[in-house]
Amino acid sequence: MTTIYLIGFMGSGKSSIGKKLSEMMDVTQADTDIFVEEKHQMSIADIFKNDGESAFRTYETEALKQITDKIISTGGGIVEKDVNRSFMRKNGFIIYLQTSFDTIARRLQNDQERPLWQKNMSDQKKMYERRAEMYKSCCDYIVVTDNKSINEIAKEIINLLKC
Ligand SMILES: Nc1ncnc2c1ncn2[C@@H]1O[C@H](COP(=O)(O)OP(=O)(O)O)[C@@H](O)[C@H]1O
Ligand SMILES: O=C(O)C1=C[C@@H](OP(=O)(O)O)[C@@H](O)[C@H](O)C1
Ligand SMILES: [Mg+2]
Repeated sequence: MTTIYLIGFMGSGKSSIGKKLSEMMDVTQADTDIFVEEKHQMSIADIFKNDGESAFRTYETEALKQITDKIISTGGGIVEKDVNRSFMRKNGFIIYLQTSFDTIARRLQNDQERPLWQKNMSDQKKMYERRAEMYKSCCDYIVVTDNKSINEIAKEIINLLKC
């Protein structure tokens, strides 16, 4: 089975849907964030605070290249580096979980774990719009997640993979 990469903005459901796909497809799943946290024995937030975003991006690329699981839930900023986009395009099938900004904001309204999820919505919206183009340009398929449950999205992806 080809490796499936889930990409999309923070809060689009990459981690949750990756886990659900793993259960439903009986294949292993990994999350680049969890891989990085376990390797560096620090939360993502502490890595940003202690080592900085640039170091985190290096750790994230290392994780992407080391993970061998079949379902890979990436961090929302994986597309920021061309080396990551090229690696995923070369090594798997990329599914962009496209979610409206309003839905993201609702899902993350109480989030404390994501250093880049600031409460300044105008800056956040700019990042969202900038990245949307990157997700679209490197994905093989788009799945819209608004108004769908995690289960429904996972089933939609499984049906897509059968084609
Ligand atoms: N389709 C969905 N419907 C409702 N809530 C969702 C959906 N997808 C994700 N969530 C919720 O949004 C939050 C972020 O999900 P997560 O899987 O961590 O996203 P990501 O890994 O893309 O940042 C979690 O609280 C999760 O339960
Ligand atoms: O969008 C981003 O740059 C980030 C998204 C996060 O992952 P999720 O998208 O799973 O929240 C995590 O990698 C880090 O906080 C940076
Ligand atoms: Mg995640």
